[in-house]
Amino acid sequence: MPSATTPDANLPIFDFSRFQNSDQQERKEASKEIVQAFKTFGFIYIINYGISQEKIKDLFYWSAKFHELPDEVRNSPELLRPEPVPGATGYIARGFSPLGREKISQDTFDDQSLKALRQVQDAKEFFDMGPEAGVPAVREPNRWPSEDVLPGFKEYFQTFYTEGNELSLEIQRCLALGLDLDEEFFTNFHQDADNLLRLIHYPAVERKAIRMGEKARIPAHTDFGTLTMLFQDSVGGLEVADPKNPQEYISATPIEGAAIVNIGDFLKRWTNDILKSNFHRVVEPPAELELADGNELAKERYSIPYFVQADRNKTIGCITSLEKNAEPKYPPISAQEYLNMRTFATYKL
Ligand SMILES: O=C(O)CCC(=O)C(=O)O
Ligand SMILES: [Fe+2]
Repeated sequence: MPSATTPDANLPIFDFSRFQNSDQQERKEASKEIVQAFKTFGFIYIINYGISQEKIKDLFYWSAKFHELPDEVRNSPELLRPEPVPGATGYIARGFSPLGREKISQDTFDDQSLKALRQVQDAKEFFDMGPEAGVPAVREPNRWPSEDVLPGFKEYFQTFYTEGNELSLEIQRCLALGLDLDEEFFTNFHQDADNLLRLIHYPAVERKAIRMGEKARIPAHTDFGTLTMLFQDSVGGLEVADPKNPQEYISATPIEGAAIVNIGDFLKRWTNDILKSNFHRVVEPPAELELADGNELAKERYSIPYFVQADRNKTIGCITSLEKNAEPKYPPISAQEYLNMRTFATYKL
């Protein structure tokens, strides 16, 4: 499969097996093309990325199973995500966040502006999980549903979490090769697998409420980690800012067998703004799929982002070797400091 923008997709699609299963020259070429697409769009689709479509189907099966649990179970103290503790220096997401709990914000950190943003609820609910073991300082226990409630859920996600992490390391190797860095350059900063796997459910919602700006699925934002791998169902609604005209958005249509990969702000900063973290949002699904039967409710939607994050205790400085005579655009920062700054703005009440 050639790496190119195809007529049915507005973003480039790459066959990732060209990087994973080829000789060195093909690997290098694929990585260069992928890096070029990330410089332009910040978003790509990948196919043949080494996780079977069966497993991806199971991913959505388990997410639906979780969100079909009665509210009193999802909101029980064992599953509900704890509130941020005032004055805490770190906050790690685990467990269930009901509708309206998170408000995506962009470059807004003061209390008053954050309060104003919160007038429009993000109509999504989600379940977060992270690694099971590792550096104690940055670990929060996962808040698994018990085996009585959802037998097999925990086991499935423990396995998927690891497979997702392995894929993320491969993507990091691809990026490093494409940028002419040592292949393990980025993976050396991602040894703790301190990622976040999120099962998002957007319940059916009145189309009018979204269109009138009374509710949002997810307003325009950039992701803030290293990179995100995103799996979505077939409903649609995800849009990415058009690099040629950033006020306009292009549809990141669901494509069978493809996952989306996008660059986060942390990696943008790290690469001295060479790799792009692009704005994206989730709007109502395309009308032609829905209004035919007079449906005024936007269909429910499931998506599963896997947010990849660097080891909290490691500090990154801008890589200036990617451009001739470049000066660092930002001072060095630790992953912990950076992620705290961003998560606190997102969850402030
Ligand atoms: O639901 C989606 O397709 C995108 C979700 C997203 O952008 C996010 O959670 O950061
Ligand atoms: Fe996002």
